[in-house]
Amino acid sequence: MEQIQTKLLLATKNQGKVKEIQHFFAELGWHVEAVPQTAPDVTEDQETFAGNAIKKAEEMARAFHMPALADDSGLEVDALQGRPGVYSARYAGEHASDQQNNEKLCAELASISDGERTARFVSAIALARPGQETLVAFGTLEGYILTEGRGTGGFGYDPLFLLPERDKTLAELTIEEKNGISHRAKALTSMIEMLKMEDRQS
Ligand SMILES: O=P(O)(O)OP(=O)(O)OP(=O)(O)OC[C@H]1O[C@@H](n2cnc3c(O)ncnc32)[C@H](O)[C@@H]1O
Ligand SMILES: [Mg+2]
Repeated sequence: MEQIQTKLLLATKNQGKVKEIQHFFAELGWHVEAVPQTAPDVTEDQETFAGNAIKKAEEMARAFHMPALADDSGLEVDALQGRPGVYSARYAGEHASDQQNNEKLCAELASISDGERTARFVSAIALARPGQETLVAFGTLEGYILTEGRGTGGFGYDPLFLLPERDKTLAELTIEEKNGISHRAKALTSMIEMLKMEDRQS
């Protein structure tokens, strides 16, 4: 764990993820730098979140010669048979903005009734370390898709994602509150558990 803690790269250019993951590690006393925006782009051509997370983490670990942690995540909407899923970032097109993706989601769900708007966020976190086997961990968060966005926090589909038990969207939570329940924080917690287990075995 200590070896990783001193040198770990966040293999993501998504500033929303960077904030959440840095906040998560800050609570453990770790400072984690993200790859520069000029780092090479990784082609996300795998069929699963895990496949893409492993690819992003391993390519960056190789490029920077240090341990790298990547997140591949997305939204699975039941009424859309799990779409946009691994295509969540490019749902409305190759370089679609969050707003364009949210508009497309609203349009596609326009005729879907309240009771059928269930969805979940999924996160796969991969940790690649030079010369060691890559670790993968998962987290999910269940919710509902609203017909209109609410809130200004978070990123991506957060304004449309309602937590029914709180009557709040993810965009209406503070970063502490989101990290207390999110798919990404669950996957990161599970990754830390895997590292602790490795430590105990060595
Ligand atoms: O690949 P990197 O560089 O990490 O950044 P990205 O934005 O392309 O990230 P993904 O390929 O994993 O695509 C995930 C998309 O799913 C959405 N998403 C993932 N986690 C989310 C969250 O916590 N809240 C809202 N939307 C989220 C968001 O729109 C992302 O663009
Ligand atoms: Mg991506």
